[in-house]
Amino acid sequence: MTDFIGQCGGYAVIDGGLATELERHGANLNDPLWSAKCLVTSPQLIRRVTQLSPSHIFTLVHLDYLEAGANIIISSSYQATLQGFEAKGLSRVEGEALLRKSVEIACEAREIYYSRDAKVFSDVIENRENLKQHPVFVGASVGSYGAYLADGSEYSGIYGDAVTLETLKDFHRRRVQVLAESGADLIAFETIPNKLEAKAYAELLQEEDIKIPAWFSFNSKDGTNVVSGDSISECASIADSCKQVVAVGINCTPPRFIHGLIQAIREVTAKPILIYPNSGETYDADRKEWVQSTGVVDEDFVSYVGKWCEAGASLIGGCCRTTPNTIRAISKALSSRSSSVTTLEF
Ligand SMILES: C[S+](C)CC[C@H](N)C(=O)O
Ligand SMILES: N[C@@H](CCS)C(=O)O
Ligand SMILES: [Zn+2]
Repeated sequence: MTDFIGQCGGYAVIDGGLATELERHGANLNDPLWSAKCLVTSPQLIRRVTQLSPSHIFTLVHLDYLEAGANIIISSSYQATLQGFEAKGLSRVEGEALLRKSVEIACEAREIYYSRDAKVFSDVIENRENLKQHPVFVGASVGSYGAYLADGSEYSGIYGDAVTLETLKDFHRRRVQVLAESGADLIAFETIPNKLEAKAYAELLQEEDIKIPAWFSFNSKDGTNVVSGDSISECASIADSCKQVVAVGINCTPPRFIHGLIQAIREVTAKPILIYPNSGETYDADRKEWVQSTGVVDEDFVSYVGKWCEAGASLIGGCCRTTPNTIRAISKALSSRSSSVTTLEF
Protein backbone atom coordinates (compact mmCIF):
# COMPACT_ATOMS: atom_id res chain seq x y z
CA MET A 1 0.00 0.00 0.00
CA THR A 2 2.87 2.34 0.77
CA ASP A 3 4.27 1.75 -2.75
CA PHE A 4 0.86 2.38 -4.28
CA ILE A 5 0.46 5.62 -2.33
CA GLY A 6 3.91 6.65 -3.53
CA GLN A 7 2.89 5.95 -7.13
CA CYS A 8 -0.13 8.17 -6.57
CA GLY A 9 2.18 11.00 -5.56
CA GLY A 10 2.10 10.59 -1.78
CA TYR A 11 -1.68 10.72 -1.39
CA ALA A 12 -4.24 8.33 -2.88
CA VAL A 13 -7.80 9.37 -3.68
CA ILE A 14 -10.59 6.99 -2.65
CA ASP A 15 -13.93 7.16 -4.49
CA GLY A 16 -17.16 8.58 -3.05
CA GLY A 17 -20.58 7.21 -2.12
CA LEU A 18 -21.61 4.39 -4.43
CA ALA A 19 -25.18 3.92 -3.22
CA THR A 20 -25.61 7.69 -3.21
CA GLU A 21 -24.82 7.82 -6.91
CA LEU A 22 -27.06 4.87 -7.72
CA GLU A 23 -29.93 6.74 -6.06
CA ARG A 24 -29.07 9.92 -7.92
CA HIS A 25 -29.44 7.93 -11.13
CA GLY A 26 -32.85 6.68 -10.14
CA ALA A 27 -32.30 3.43 -8.25
CA ASN A 28 -34.68 2.73 -5.38
CA LEU A 29 -32.58 1.16 -2.62
CA ASN A 30 -35.37 0.61 -0.12
CA ASP A 31 -34.60 -3.08 0.11
CA PRO A 32 -32.81 -5.40 2.56
CA LEU A 33 -29.99 -5.67 0.00
CA TRP A 34 -29.72 -1.85 -0.29
CA SER A 35 -27.16 -1.07 -3.05
CA ALA A 36 -26.57 -4.79 -3.71
CA LYS A 37 -30.13 -4.91 -5.01
CA CYS A 38 -28.75 -3.44 -8.26
CA LEU A 39 -26.47 -6.44 -8.67
CA VAL A 40 -29.56 -8.61 -8.86
CA THR A 41 -31.83 -6.34 -10.85
CA SER A 42 -29.82 -3.92 -12.93
CA PRO A 43 -26.06 -4.27 -13.14
CA GLN A 44 -26.10 -1.74 -15.97
CA LEU A 45 -26.74 0.90 -13.34
CA ILE A 46 -23.34 0.21 -11.85
CA ARG A 47 -21.40 -0.47 -15.04
CA ARG A 48 -21.28 2.13 -17.78
CA VAL A 49 -22.87 0.88 -20.96
CA THR A 50 -21.60 3.07 -23.72
CA GLN A 51 -23.46 2.60 -26.95
CA LEU A 52 -23.54 4.71 -30.08
CA SER A 53 -26.73 6.58 -29.33
CA PRO A 54 -26.43 9.19 -26.56
CA SER A 55 -29.80 8.06 -25.23
CA HIS A 56 -28.22 4.70 -24.46
CA ILE A 57 -25.38 6.09 -22.44
CA PHE A 58 -25.93 5.19 -18.81
CA THR A 59 -24.17 6.99 -16.07
CA LEU A 60 -21.66 4.56 -14.68
CA VAL A 61 -20.71 5.27 -11.20
CA HIS A 62 -17.29 3.70 -11.00
CA LEU A 63 -16.22 5.41 -14.18
CA ASP A 64 -17.48 8.76 -12.95
CA TYR A 65 -15.32 8.38 -9.87
CA LEU A 66 -12.29 7.38 -11.92
CA GLU A 67 -12.78 10.40 -14.11
CA ALA A 68 -13.06 12.53 -10.98
CA GLY A 69 -9.58 11.34 -9.97
CA ALA A 70 -10.17 8.28 -7.77
CA ASN A 71 -7.19 5.94 -7.34
CA ILE A 72 -9.25 3.38 -5.44
CA ILE A 73 -12.74 2.31 -6.44
CA ILE A 74 -14.79 0.17 -4.08
CA SER A 75 -17.03 -2.60 -5.39
CA SER A 76 -20.79 -2.77 -4.89
CA SER A 77 -20.58 -5.69 -2.44
CA TYR A 78 -21.09 -3.62 0.75
CA GLN A 79 -24.48 -5.20 1.50
CA ALA A 80 -24.03 -8.19 -0.83
CA THR A 81 -24.04 -11.25 1.40
CA LEU A 82 -24.68 -14.90 0.64
CA GLN A 83 -27.25 -14.91 3.43
CA GLY A 84 -28.99 -11.82 2.01
CA PHE A 85 -29.08 -13.32 -1.48
CA GLU A 86 -30.43 -16.60 -0.12
CA ALA A 87 -33.28 -14.67 1.53
CA LYS A 88 -34.17 -13.51 -2.00
CA GLY A 89 -34.32 -17.08 -3.23
CA LEU A 90 -30.91 -17.17 -4.87
CA SER A 91 -28.76 -20.27 -4.52
CA ARG A 92 -25.34 -20.27 -2.91
CA VAL A 93 -23.73 -20.60 -6.37
CA GLU A 94 -25.73 -17.65 -7.71
CA GLY A 95 -24.85 -15.57 -4.66
CA GLU A 96 -21.15 -16.28 -5.06
CA ALA A 97 -21.39 -15.33 -8.74
CA LEU A 98 -22.94 -11.98 -7.78
CA LEU A 99 -20.15 -11.29 -5.31
CA ARG A 100 -17.59 -11.91 -8.06
CA LYS A 101 -19.65 -9.83 -10.44
CA SER A 102 -19.45 -6.79 -8.16
CA VAL A 103 -15.66 -6.85 -8.44
CA GLU A 104 -15.67 -7.70 -12.16
CA ILE A 105 -17.83 -4.62 -12.84
CA ALA A 106 -15.31 -2.40 -11.06
CA CYS A 107 -12.38 -4.03 -12.89
CA GLU A 108 -14.16 -3.54 -16.22
CA ALA A 109 -14.76 0.12 -15.40
CA ARG A 110 -11.02 0.47 -14.76
CA GLU A 111 -10.29 -1.11 -18.16
CA ILE A 112 -12.72 1.24 -19.91
CA TYR A 113 -11.16 4.17 -18.09
CA TYR A 114 -7.64 3.16 -19.11
CA SER A 115 -8.57 2.52 -22.74
CA ARG A 116 -10.47 5.80 -23.04
CA ASP A 117 -7.64 7.73 -21.50
CA ALA A 118 -5.17 6.01 -23.81
CA LYS A 119 -7.29 7.05 -26.78
CA VAL A 120 -7.56 10.66 -25.61
CA PHE A 121 -3.84 10.85 -24.94
CA SER A 122 -2.81 9.14 -28.17
CA ASP A 123 -4.97 11.60 -30.11
CA VAL A 124 -3.07 14.54 -28.72
CA ILE A 125 0.37 13.26 -27.80
CA GLU A 126 2.67 11.59 -30.27
CA ASN A 127 5.24 10.29 -27.84
CA ARG A 128 3.46 7.56 -25.88
CA GLU A 129 6.48 7.17 -23.60
CA ASN A 130 5.43 10.38 -21.93
CA LEU A 131 1.87 9.35 -21.17
CA LYS A 132 0.94 9.85 -17.56
CA GLN A 133 -2.06 8.24 -15.92
CA HIS A 134 -3.07 7.72 -12.35
CA PRO A 135 -2.83 4.20 -10.90
CA VAL A 136 -6.06 2.48 -9.86
CA PHE A 137 -6.80 -0.25 -7.33
CA VAL A 138 -10.10 -2.07 -6.98
CA GLY A 139 -11.25 -2.68 -3.41
CA ALA A 140 -13.78 -5.44 -2.71
CA SER A 141 -16.22 -4.02 -0.20
CA VAL A 142 -17.22 -6.01 2.86
CA GLY A 143 -19.92 -4.32 4.91
CA SER A 144 -20.58 -5.40 8.47
CA TYR A 145 -23.05 -7.91 9.88
CA GLY A 146 -25.02 -4.82 10.90
CA ALA A 147 -25.30 -3.80 7.24
CA TYR A 148 -26.77 -7.22 6.42
CA LEU A 149 -29.36 -6.69 9.17
CA ALA A 150 -30.54 -3.73 7.06
CA ASP A 151 -31.81 -1.77 10.06
CA GLY A 152 -28.99 0.74 10.43
CA SER A 153 -27.15 -1.48 12.93
CA GLU A 154 -23.81 -0.45 11.43
CA TYR A 155 -24.44 2.91 13.09
CA SER A 156 -25.02 1.37 16.54
CA GLY A 157 -22.67 -1.61 16.50
CA ILE A 158 -24.90 -3.27 19.09
CA TYR A 159 -25.62 -6.81 17.96
CA GLY A 160 -26.61 -8.34 21.32
CA ASP A 161 -25.02 -11.13 23.34
CA ALA A 162 -26.22 -13.84 20.97
CA VAL A 163 -23.80 -12.64 18.31
CA THR A 164 -20.35 -13.94 19.22
CA LEU A 165 -16.95 -13.84 17.59
CA GLU A 166 -17.69 -17.24 16.03
CA THR A 167 -21.09 -16.05 14.73
CA LEU A 168 -19.38 -13.17 12.94
CA LYS A 169 -16.57 -15.30 11.55
CA ASP A 170 -19.02 -17.88 10.23
CA PHE A 171 -21.19 -15.14 8.77
CA HIS A 172 -18.33 -13.54 6.81
CA ARG A 173 -16.10 -16.54 6.05
CA ARG A 174 -17.25 -17.69 2.60
CA ARG A 175 -17.89 -14.14 1.38
CA VAL A 176 -14.35 -13.10 2.26
CA GLN A 177 -12.95 -16.22 0.57
CA VAL A 178 -14.90 -15.50 -2.62
CA LEU A 179 -13.94 -11.82 -2.72
CA ALA A 180 -10.29 -12.67 -2.07
CA GLU A 181 -10.26 -14.71 -5.30
CA SER A 182 -12.31 -12.23 -7.34
CA GLY A 183 -9.51 -10.22 -8.93
CA ALA A 184 -9.73 -7.31 -6.48
CA ASP A 185 -6.50 -5.69 -5.32
CA LEU A 186 -7.62 -5.51 -1.72
CA ILE A 187 -10.53 -6.20 0.59
CA ALA A 188 -12.10 -3.01 1.96
CA PHE A 189 -13.69 -3.87 5.30
CA GLU A 190 -15.90 -0.81 5.67
CA THR A 191 -18.06 0.87 8.29
CA ILE A 192 -16.84 -1.50 11.03
CA PRO A 193 -18.92 -0.57 14.07
CA ASN A 194 -17.31 -2.51 16.92
CA LYS A 195 -14.22 -4.29 18.19
CA LEU A 196 -15.74 -7.77 17.97
CA GLU A 197 -16.24 -7.51 14.22
CA ALA A 198 -12.70 -6.16 13.73
CA LYS A 199 -11.40 -9.16 15.66
CA ALA A 200 -13.51 -11.52 13.56
CA TYR A 201 -12.11 -10.04 10.33
CA ALA A 202 -8.52 -10.21 11.60
CA GLU A 203 -8.90 -13.86 12.64
CA LEU A 204 -10.57 -14.75 9.34
CA LEU A 205 -7.76 -13.17 7.32
CA GLN A 206 -5.25 -15.26 9.23
CA GLU A 207 -7.19 -18.54 9.50
CA GLU A 208 -8.17 -18.52 5.83
CA ASP A 209 -4.70 -17.36 4.78
CA ILE A 210 -6.22 -14.62 2.63
CA LYS A 211 -3.70 -13.71 -0.03
CA ILE A 212 -4.71 -10.16 -0.90
CA PRO A 213 -4.24 -7.22 1.48
CA ALA A 214 -7.08 -5.57 3.37
CA TRP A 215 -7.97 -2.29 5.00
CA PHE A 216 -10.02 -1.85 8.15
CA SER A 217 -12.23 1.23 8.25
CA PHE A 218 -14.31 2.05 11.32
CA ASN A 219 -17.14 4.53 11.85
CA SER A 220 -17.77 6.91 14.73
CA LYS A 221 -20.52 9.21 15.92
CA ASP A 222 -18.64 11.11 18.61
CA GLY A 223 -15.09 11.57 17.33
CA THR A 224 -13.66 9.54 20.22
CA ASN A 225 -14.93 5.98 19.95
CA VAL A 226 -16.32 3.77 17.21
CA VAL A 227 -20.12 3.81 17.05
CA SER A 228 -20.59 0.95 19.54
CA GLY A 229 -18.63 2.88 22.17
CA ASP A 230 -15.54 0.65 21.79
CA SER A 231 -12.30 2.59 21.88
CA ILE A 232 -10.87 3.59 18.50
CA SER A 233 -7.40 2.87 19.87
CA GLU A 234 -8.31 -0.71 20.67
CA CYS A 235 -9.99 -1.17 17.29
CA ALA A 236 -7.06 0.31 15.39
CA SER A 237 -4.66 -1.84 17.43
CA ILE A 238 -6.43 -4.98 16.21
CA ALA A 239 -5.89 -3.77 12.66
CA ASP A 240 -2.27 -2.93 13.44
CA SER A 241 -1.60 -6.46 14.71
CA CYS A 242 -2.95 -8.17 11.61
CA LYS A 243 -0.27 -8.64 8.98
CA GLN A 244 -2.67 -8.61 6.00
CA VAL A 245 -4.05 -5.20 7.01
CA VAL A 246 -2.22 -2.53 5.02
CA ALA A 247 -4.21 0.57 6.03
CA VAL A 248 -6.47 1.58 8.91
CA GLY A 249 -8.98 4.37 9.18
CA ILE A 250 -12.46 5.83 9.31
CA ASN A 251 -15.38 6.06 6.90
CA CYS A 252 -19.06 7.05 6.90
CA THR A 253 -18.48 9.48 9.76
CA PRO A 254 -19.14 13.25 9.81
CA PRO A 255 -16.12 15.32 8.66
CA ARG A 256 -15.99 17.28 11.92
CA PHE A 257 -15.01 14.13 13.85
CA ILE A 258 -12.20 12.98 11.58
CA HIS A 259 -9.20 14.99 12.76
CA GLY A 260 -9.19 13.68 16.33
CA LEU A 261 -9.77 10.13 15.14
CA ILE A 262 -6.74 10.29 12.82
CA GLN A 263 -4.62 11.46 15.76
CA ALA A 264 -5.87 8.59 17.93
CA ILE A 265 -5.19 6.02 15.21
CA ARG A 266 -1.70 7.42 14.56
CA GLU A 267 -0.81 6.80 18.20
CA VAL A 268 -1.27 3.04 17.80
CA THR A 269 -0.14 2.29 14.26
CA ALA A 270 2.44 3.29 11.67
CA LYS A 271 0.30 1.82 8.85
CA PRO A 272 -1.16 4.25 6.29
CA ILE A 273 -4.32 5.97 7.50
CA LEU A 274 -7.38 6.16 5.25
CA ILE A 275 -10.39 8.36 5.71
CA TYR A 276 -13.55 8.71 3.67
CA PRO A 277 -16.14 10.60 5.68
CA ASN A 278 -19.81 10.95 4.79
CA SER A 279 -21.41 14.36 4.30
CA GLY A 280 -22.34 14.64 7.97
CA GLU A 281 -26.00 13.88 7.36
CA THR A 282 -27.92 11.35 9.45
CA TYR A 283 -29.35 8.09 8.12
CA ASP A 284 -32.96 7.22 8.90
CA ALA A 285 -32.83 3.43 8.79
CA ASP A 286 -36.62 2.98 8.96
CA ARG A 287 -37.23 5.10 5.88
CA LYS A 288 -33.87 4.19 4.34
CA GLU A 289 -33.29 7.87 3.66
CA TRP A 290 -30.74 10.49 4.65
CA VAL A 291 -31.84 13.49 6.75
CA GLN A 292 -30.28 16.43 4.99
CA SER A 293 -30.17 19.15 7.63
CA THR A 294 -26.86 18.22 9.25
CA GLY A 295 -24.67 17.86 6.17
CA VAL A 296 -21.78 19.95 4.89
CA VAL A 297 -21.36 21.18 1.32
CA ASP A 298 -18.41 20.05 -0.80
CA GLU A 299 -16.44 23.26 -0.16
CA ASP A 300 -16.61 22.73 3.60
CA PHE A 301 -15.78 19.04 3.25
CA VAL A 302 -12.71 19.80 1.16
CA SER A 303 -11.59 22.58 3.48
CA TYR A 304 -10.66 19.84 5.97
CA VAL A 305 -8.40 17.93 3.58
CA GLY A 306 -5.14 19.76 4.37
CA LYS A 307 -5.60 19.24 8.11
CA TRP A 308 -6.36 15.55 7.63
CA CYS A 309 -3.14 15.16 5.64
CA GLU A 310 -1.14 17.01 8.29
CA ALA A 311 -2.61 14.75 10.97
CA GLY A 312 -1.35 11.72 9.06
CA ALA A 313 -3.98 10.57 6.53
CA SER A 314 -2.66 9.46 3.15
CA LEU A 315 -5.75 7.93 1.55
CA ILE A 316 -8.72 10.30 1.33
CA GLY A 317 -12.17 10.05 -0.25
CA GLY A 318 -15.85 10.24 0.58
CA CYS A 319 -18.60 7.91 1.77
CA CYS A 320 -22.39 8.25 1.79
CA ARG A 321 -23.83 11.43 0.26
CA THR A 322 -20.56 12.42 -1.35
CA THR A 323 -20.43 12.53 -5.14
CA PRO A 324 -17.95 12.70 -8.04
CA ASN A 325 -17.87 16.47 -7.47
CA THR A 326 -16.63 15.90 -3.92
CA ILE A 327 -13.96 13.51 -5.18
CA ARG A 328 -12.89 15.89 -7.95
CA ALA A 329 -12.38 18.61 -5.36
CA ILE A 330 -10.45 16.25 -3.04
CA SER A 331 -8.29 15.12 -5.96
CA LYS A 332 -7.49 18.73 -6.80
CA ALA A 333 -6.66 19.56 -3.19
CA LEU A 334 -4.38 16.52 -2.92
CA SER A 335 -2.64 17.02 -6.24
CA SER A 336 -1.31 20.34 -5.01
CA ARG A 337 0.34 18.41 -2.15
CA SER A 338 1.51 15.48 -4.28
CA SER A 339 5.08 15.03 -5.36
CA SER A 340 4.82 12.94 -8.53
CA VAL A 341 2.66 10.97 -10.93
CA THR A 342 3.39 7.64 -12.52
CA THR A 343 4.07 6.86 -16.12
CA LEU A 344 1.76 4.27 -17.55
CA GLU A 345 3.01 1.65 -20.01
CA PHE A 346 0.45 0.95 -22.71
C1 LIG B 1 -24.24 2.68 5.29
S1 LIG B 1 -25.96 2.56 5.60
C2 LIG B 1 -26.64 3.96 4.81
C3 LIG B 1 -26.40 1.22 4.54
C4 LIG B 1 -27.83 0.85 4.51
C5 LIG B 1 -28.29 0.11 5.71
N1 LIG B 1 -27.46 -1.07 5.99
C6 LIG B 1 -29.71 -0.32 5.50
O1 LIG B 1 -29.96 -1.41 4.99
O2 LIG B 1 -30.59 0.47 5.80
N1 LIG C 1 -19.12 1.57 -0.19
C1 LIG C 1 -20.43 1.86 0.37
C2 LIG C 1 -20.27 2.31 1.80
C3 LIG C 1 -21.49 2.52 2.52
S1 LIG C 1 -21.23 3.04 4.18
C4 LIG C 1 -21.11 2.89 -0.48
O1 LIG C 1 -20.43 3.84 -0.87
O2 LIG C 1 -22.29 2.80 -0.75
ZN1 LIG D 1 -21.28 5.33 4.01
